[in-house]
Parts: sequence; C-alpha cells; structure tokens
Amino acid sequence: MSGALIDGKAAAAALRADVAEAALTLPRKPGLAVVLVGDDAASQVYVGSKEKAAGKANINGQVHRMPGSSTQAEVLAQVKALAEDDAVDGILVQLPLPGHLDADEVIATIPPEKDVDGLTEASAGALVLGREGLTPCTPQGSMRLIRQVMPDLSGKHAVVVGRSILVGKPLALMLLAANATVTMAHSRTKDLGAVCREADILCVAVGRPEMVTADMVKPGAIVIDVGINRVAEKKLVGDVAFEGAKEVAGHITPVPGGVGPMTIACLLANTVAASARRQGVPVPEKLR
Ligand SMILES: Nc1nc(=O)c2c([nH]1)NC[C@@H]1CN(c3ccc(C(=O)N[C@@H](CCC(=O)O)C(=O)O)cc3)C=[N+]21
Repeated sequence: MSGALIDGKAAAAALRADVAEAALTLPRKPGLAVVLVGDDAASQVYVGSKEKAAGKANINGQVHRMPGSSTQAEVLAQVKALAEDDAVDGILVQLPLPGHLDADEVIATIPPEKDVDGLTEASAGALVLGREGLTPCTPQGSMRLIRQVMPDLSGKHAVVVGRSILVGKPLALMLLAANATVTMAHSRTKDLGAVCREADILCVAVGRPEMVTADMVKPGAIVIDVGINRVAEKKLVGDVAFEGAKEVAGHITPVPGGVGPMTIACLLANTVAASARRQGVPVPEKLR
C-alpha cells in the first residue's frame, strides 16, 4: 500500500469524545429525537445505533417509531410535536420514508434551529449564502476527514463526483467555502476519468460499487469514498475500487470504517451545537 489510510472510525471516536465533553458544559442536557416510520430492518439497526451513540455522548436520544401505514398527517403531527418540545434540540426524520409519504413536506416542518440533518431549505440556503447554519452530516464528516490530512485547501482542486442533495451538492459548497477550486462531475460528465485525474481531492458519492478505478486517481490525491454499497450477503464496498486506488492515492478512506462512522459523529456534533445555540451559549470550537 502506498497511500495512507484515513481512519474514519478513529476520527469519529475522537469527535464523539469532544461532543460528549461539550454536552456536559451546557446548562441543560441536549436532546435528539429520531422519527422512524416503518419497520425496514436496516433502518431499525441504524436508528438503534444512533440512539446508543447519543447516550454515550451525554445526549438524550429518543426514537419515535411509527407504523409503516402512518398517514402524512400523523407524521406531520409527530414532527410538529417535537418542534414544539423545548427539551428537543435536534430532529432527524429517518430517510427514505415509505413511498406514500411526502418527505419534502415532512422535512419542511423541522424548525431550522433543530435541523441536525441539515436538510431543510433554510439550512441549504445558509450553506449557499455562506451564513451560519447546520450542515448535512455526511458531507460535514467528509470535510472533517479532509481537514485532518489537509488543513488548508487553498490552491487545491477538488472534484466531487455525484450531485445528490444529501451529499454531492452540499459537499461541493463546503469545499468551495474552504477555498478549494471545485469541479462537480456526474453521470453526464464527458471523460470522467480525465476530470477525476485532475483532482488533488477526489470525493465520490454516486452509489455505484467500485465505479472509480485506480487509473482515475491522480498520484498522491486524497480520495474520499462516500459510497456504502452492499454487494454480497455481507460485503460492503465503496464507490471506489479500493485495492487499486490505495496504491495510487496519497490518502484514502476505506469502506467500511471511513465516512460512514463520521456521519453519526457529526449528527451528535450538530445536536450539541444546536442545543448550545438554543440555550444561548457559544458553540464549542471543536464542534464547528
Ligand atoms: N435522515 C437521515 N439521515 C441520515 O444520515 C441517514 C438516513 N436518514 N437514512 C439512512 C442513511 C444511512 N446512513 C448511514 C450512516 C452511517 C453508516 C455507517 O457508519 N456505516 C459503517 C458500516 C456499517 C455496517 O457495517 O453496516 C461504515 O461505513 O463503516 C451507514 C449509513 C445515514 N443515513
């Protein structure tokens, strides 16, 4: 292996420790509410791990499980109740929602100051306008990993492959705010390989197993693999063909153990940051 591994598990543990410490400095214990509609097995496991992580970080985590047959009005009423609950600092609606529900309308019901997933129009607007706001967890986690190996992105070329609302688009904006020169590439980009090879920082969030191969990586580049694809019964792979790419990259995130663990840690960081603002105290520096 030539490139150094970026250990997302270790970085997430360190951030969670900072979050746990910061939570204790607040007048009131931070509260995180997760709304889970339906009984999708993967979501159950995932939400359970969020609840546990919250507890360990000195955050009151509560999961509101609703049947898959819940109506739009019932889900909206649940989110509204949490919006009005003063002890709740963060609201996360687990996605995807069952097909008969309108996720946009549900998310619009989350007050921006409790939007720990960074998915409301207000949070997206703040990111575009360069104002203070809560940022989506997966791109925020990616930025934290990049900063760890490259604190100053000035003069660097970042290529983001994938333009999703959840990851690609916000990540590009965050890289731009950090002074990188940013290219957004996607499924309609011509000669994707050539574009990727220009990248000092290559971020891939397309949801296609091992789509980015070693020949698309500039020697020494930082490679951030946001993909989590279940290929065989138990095997998880990223959007980057890791074995080859790691020989070319300077730094690379593995899957699992890369961006994934950072997503949960950033959710906790957002929750404590939201709580601090709601309680009128400064957001601890390490959580920014
Ligand atoms: N409103 C909302 N916000 C989310 O942030 C959200 C969501 N809905 N719905 C589901 C997806 C999925 N997601 C993951 C986070 C961490 C790992 C993670 O830590 N993965 C481990 C592997 C876990 C395993 O082994 O299965 C890793 O990459 O190392 C995975 C998936 C957040 N999501």
